[in-house]
Amino acid sequence: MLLRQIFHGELPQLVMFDLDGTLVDSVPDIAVAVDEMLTGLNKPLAGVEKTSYWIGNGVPVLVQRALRDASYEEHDIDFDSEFYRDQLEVFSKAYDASCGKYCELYDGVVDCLEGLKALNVPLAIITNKSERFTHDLLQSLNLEHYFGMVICGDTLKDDLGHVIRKPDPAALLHVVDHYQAQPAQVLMVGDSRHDIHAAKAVGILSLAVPYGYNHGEPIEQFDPDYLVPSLAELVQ
Ligand SMILES: O=C(O)COP(=O)(O)O
Ligand SMILES: [Mg+2]
Repeated sequence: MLLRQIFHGELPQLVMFDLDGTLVDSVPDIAVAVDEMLTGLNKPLAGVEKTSYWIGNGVPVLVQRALRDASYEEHDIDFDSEFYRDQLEVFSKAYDASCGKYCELYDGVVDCLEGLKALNVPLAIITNKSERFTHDLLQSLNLEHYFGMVICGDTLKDDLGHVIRKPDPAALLHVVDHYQAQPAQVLMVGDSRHDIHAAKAVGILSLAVPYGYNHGEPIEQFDPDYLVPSLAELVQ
């Protein structure tokens, strides 16, 4: 079993998963909401492919990227501008409606989670997705019960009140501390450079999947410790 090979015959103390692009092919739901926002602005639709390049840094940045692509000026899409905030809400309402509708779990995900559950390995999610959407998505896919902890892109804040998102490793450390695990005995599973960078920053082994969203670039370039075509391989 790959999981035991990684930890020299032992089981890890904790496995942390990214969500979008790792467990769930969520871009169809997100693209519908992006396109609804763009339609309201009389701009061309972005579609699934473009939207998939913009995913990875959370909804606020995704909306900013979509508006920038639609040729809006930087000052219009500043996080504090009224126009940007209005469009963020337009997107969010559209995504409230589409979230969980068209997305699918990737092959091997349920086998992997069931296998890890049978081994009693504690599992957590660390996603840059906002809380507003994450819990609905996990419930609609019947995934929530696998995870002891779910940290979203707006769950934690730093001392200055700024939200903590990957590649900042603080969310990973928060979960590791909660489980009183040793970083060297923990695995981070993800699809993007942000997952790999966050894990590497704190000495956590990383396992990547090649099928998700990494801003259109192959994840191999970011040097994950392991790469598997399907998560089922972890527990087979
Ligand atoms: O919402 C995003 O942009 C990315 O979410 P993820 O961290 O689960 O991949
Ligand atoms: Mg991801």
